[in-house]
Amino acid sequence: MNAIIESRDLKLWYGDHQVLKSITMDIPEHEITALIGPSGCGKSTFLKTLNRMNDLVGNVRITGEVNYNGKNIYAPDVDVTKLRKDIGMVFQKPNPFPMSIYENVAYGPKTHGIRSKAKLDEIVEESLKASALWEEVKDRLKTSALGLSGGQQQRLCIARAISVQPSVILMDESTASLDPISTGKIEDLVMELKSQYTVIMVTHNMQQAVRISDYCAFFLLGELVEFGKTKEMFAKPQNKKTEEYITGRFG
Ligand SMILES: Nc1ncnc2c1ncn2[C@@H]1O[C@H](COP(=O)(O)OP(=O)(O)OP(=O)(O)O)[C@@H](O)[C@H]1O
Repeated sequence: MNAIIESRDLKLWYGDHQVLKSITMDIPEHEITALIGPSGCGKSTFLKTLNRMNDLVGNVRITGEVNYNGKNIYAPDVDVTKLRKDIGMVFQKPNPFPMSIYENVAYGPKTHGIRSKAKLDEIVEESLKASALWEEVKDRLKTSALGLSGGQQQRLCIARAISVQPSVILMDESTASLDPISTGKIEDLVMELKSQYTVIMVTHNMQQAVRISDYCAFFLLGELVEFGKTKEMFAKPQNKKTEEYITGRFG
């Protein structure tokens, strides 16, 4: 296993409240890693530490390291804009910008300096194809993204993440607000994406974790209780608490 991200003794406090307790974990490259655990155990917080989204929250203290391609992302010289380009994020609720479908996807590349119309057209088409949305929207690229269905909007948000050529995509319960058909489409899409990207996803849905993840991390009260291959963890959990959680006995 080649680790693209390594967290080392990572601890995080919101004020006096310690939410992550010494998380040490290697995230394998080109695999799907699911973060599971009961509500409030720190999954989203951990996910956000991986591209420094917690910098945007006041009153946060972080110790330890998160190494991305071998370099600590919390080092003082890190360019956070570049980091968030490399490690993109898709949120729980689809959050397209109130602009056209085309502009939603072109926005990131433009921000990173691409001006050529032909190049932008190409990126928009490729990103929408990669997010399995192109066929549905190719004739209405100039219409508002807000006119798309929730599932389409979420695939647009994935296209937006892909448009800046990240290496890692963080997904925070990105199918939680979708119907089963849209959820299935996103799951298929995520499985296709892993040939090119590393995906780390928070999910409350155990079936989803089993269906699509290669590795699984079980969090409880801010601790990483168990981490391993999903098939092995679900077939033979090493920890009693993991077993209780995945068999639905708590959480
Ligand atoms: N911005 C914040 N300020 C203060 N406390 C926060 C903040 N964000 C999260 N917390 C607290 O940190 C703890 C962990 O929250 P987090 O959202 O990481 O958990 P989670 O496992 O992702 O939960 P869920 O599955 O419900 O989304 C909770 O007690 C939460 O109240």
